[in-house]
Amino acid sequence: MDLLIKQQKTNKALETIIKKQIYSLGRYFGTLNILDREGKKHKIGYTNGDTLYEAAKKAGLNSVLGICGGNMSCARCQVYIDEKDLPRLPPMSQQEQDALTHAYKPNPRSRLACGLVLDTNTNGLSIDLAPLKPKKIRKKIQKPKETSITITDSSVVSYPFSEPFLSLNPDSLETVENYQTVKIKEGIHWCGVIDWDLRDFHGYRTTRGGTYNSYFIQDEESVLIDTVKQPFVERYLKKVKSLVNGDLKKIKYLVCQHVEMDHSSALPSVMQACPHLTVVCTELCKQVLEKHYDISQWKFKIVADGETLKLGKRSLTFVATPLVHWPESIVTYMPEEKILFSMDAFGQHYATTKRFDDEVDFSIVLDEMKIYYANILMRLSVPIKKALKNLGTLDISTICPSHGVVFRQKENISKIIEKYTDWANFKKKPHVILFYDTMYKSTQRMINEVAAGIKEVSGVTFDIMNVRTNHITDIATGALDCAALVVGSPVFQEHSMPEVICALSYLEALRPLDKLALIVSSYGWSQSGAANDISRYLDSIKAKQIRDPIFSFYRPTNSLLKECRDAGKQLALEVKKVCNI
Ligand SMILES: Cc1cc2nc3c(=O)[nH]c(=O)nc-3n(C[C@H](O)[C@H](O)[C@H](O)COP(=O)(O)O)c2cc1C
Repeated sequence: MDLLIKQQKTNKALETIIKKQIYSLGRYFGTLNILDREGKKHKIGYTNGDTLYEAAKKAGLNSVLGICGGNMSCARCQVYIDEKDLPRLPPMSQQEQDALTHAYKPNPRSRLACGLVLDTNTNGLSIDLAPLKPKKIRKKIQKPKETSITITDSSVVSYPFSEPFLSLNPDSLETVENYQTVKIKEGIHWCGVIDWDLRDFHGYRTTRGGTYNSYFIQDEESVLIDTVKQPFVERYLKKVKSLVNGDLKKIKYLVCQHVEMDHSSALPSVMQACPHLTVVCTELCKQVLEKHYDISQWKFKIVADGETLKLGKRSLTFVATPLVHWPESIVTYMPEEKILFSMDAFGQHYATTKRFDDEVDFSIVLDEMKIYYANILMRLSVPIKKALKNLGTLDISTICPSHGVVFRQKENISKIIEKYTDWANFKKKPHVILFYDTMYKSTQRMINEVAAGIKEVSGVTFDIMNVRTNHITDIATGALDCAALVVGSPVFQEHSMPEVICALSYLEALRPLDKLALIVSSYGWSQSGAANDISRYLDSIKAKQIRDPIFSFYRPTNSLLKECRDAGKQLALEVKKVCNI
């Protein structure tokens, strides 16, 4: 025991000497004094430009880290800065301010570790980790009685669902697609499923259906990458079996890149059919899996960011891409074949019997990829930029996403990376999206006149969308890369029409940032009722209104319509300026 204590003291002394040497060599820019949630004090070093989050991660102070991977989203890395140190902090970005609004017990001394960039002024800061919200103790819920159904050659898979759900199982209908797998390269197959009926994906419209892609890699140690949505599990297992001559034991690993249920909900049934499988995932992914399924009987191999798994002739390297699309998301790279299994990145909801980019009309793929990006990933531009930077170092000849077609054409791969880069940077087109609601067409007439004004300026285009006949999916997709938004609503019970608010609330969540904007509104007796509502949302996405809202007292007069037309022209000219044309 004495020896152990002596050893620990020696280690401590050594650590102090090394740290002193590092500081003296100028490796660190400054130090910080951190008080953790257990009341323990830590002194850590940092380099210029690190965020507090990055500095804490490098110092192994994991209690600072949240669950979103340092992407200003979960607000669990909230810290309180000593009052006297507040004046020397760099200002908060809009994203940090937004994220702090859902932190636990924020106060005027609050910052997010992932938002606070350290520099000369921050040397010697005193920082306390903010408390985390206490966990609620949940009552144990009685599990539903399991129902078993038979799949092929008497393998039994249990579903924790009731009969009515099973009757909707698409696998009750045998189709030729049930067995179809597609060779990507020698020993690498697509074994996903096509969901022809998919028309709604958590609220956004998927008019072309979708696919849930899973991939099989045959090697000395064979692997499945991800699974599919639960109702398709029977079809999926048939496909997988067809790739291993019916012997599922030939597969050793199942890589789980992302827990969202469209990729993982078949996992419990797959693990029941193949209990020998080892699930390969990150520690965070395992924690998220545990929140969804009973994983107590599953075998795991936990991998870290950058770790490589040897399969035999080939290998897989895992790259963490937090918040593209969930905190635990990773992508997987196979250097020997230059394949990137890109998870949700570059995904498109597009049901087709074709599996490759060169077999379909590529403009449809780009359209669907834009819809997917706008409605799922637009808000996540910061982590997407980080991921693109990391992936930029890889030599890629094939991209296998988790939805839609596989990319194997060099020019298409360059194109989709270029598109993602433009979208993540909010590159703007000289295009205007006008959306509105109307009861008796006064607001509609105002919108049409604004559009007529835009039309007078060459090089600027527009789309007009009545919120009753156009889905929020299309408004968000248009908002992704347009330069300006025009919003119209009559005053209705002293407010904006609810469908307009619905579209604005969707945009507020997705955050198409820094647009030019114009509001038009017809009213009867409370002029600014609708415009005040609309302005609040536009301010929240940092839209810049080019002039005061245009109000029409009931039906618009000719002179008011002219004002609308002039405003449309003014807007189009400003659009040209921001687009540098
Ligand atoms: C159900 C209903 C509620 C209304 N509520 C208000 C109101 O609270 N304040 C107001 O200024 N005008 C109100 N109005 C009047 C309208 O805003 C006005 O008629 C306007 O011109 C309608 O524009 P639209 O033709 O684009 O629908 C209301 C009208 C209706 C039919």
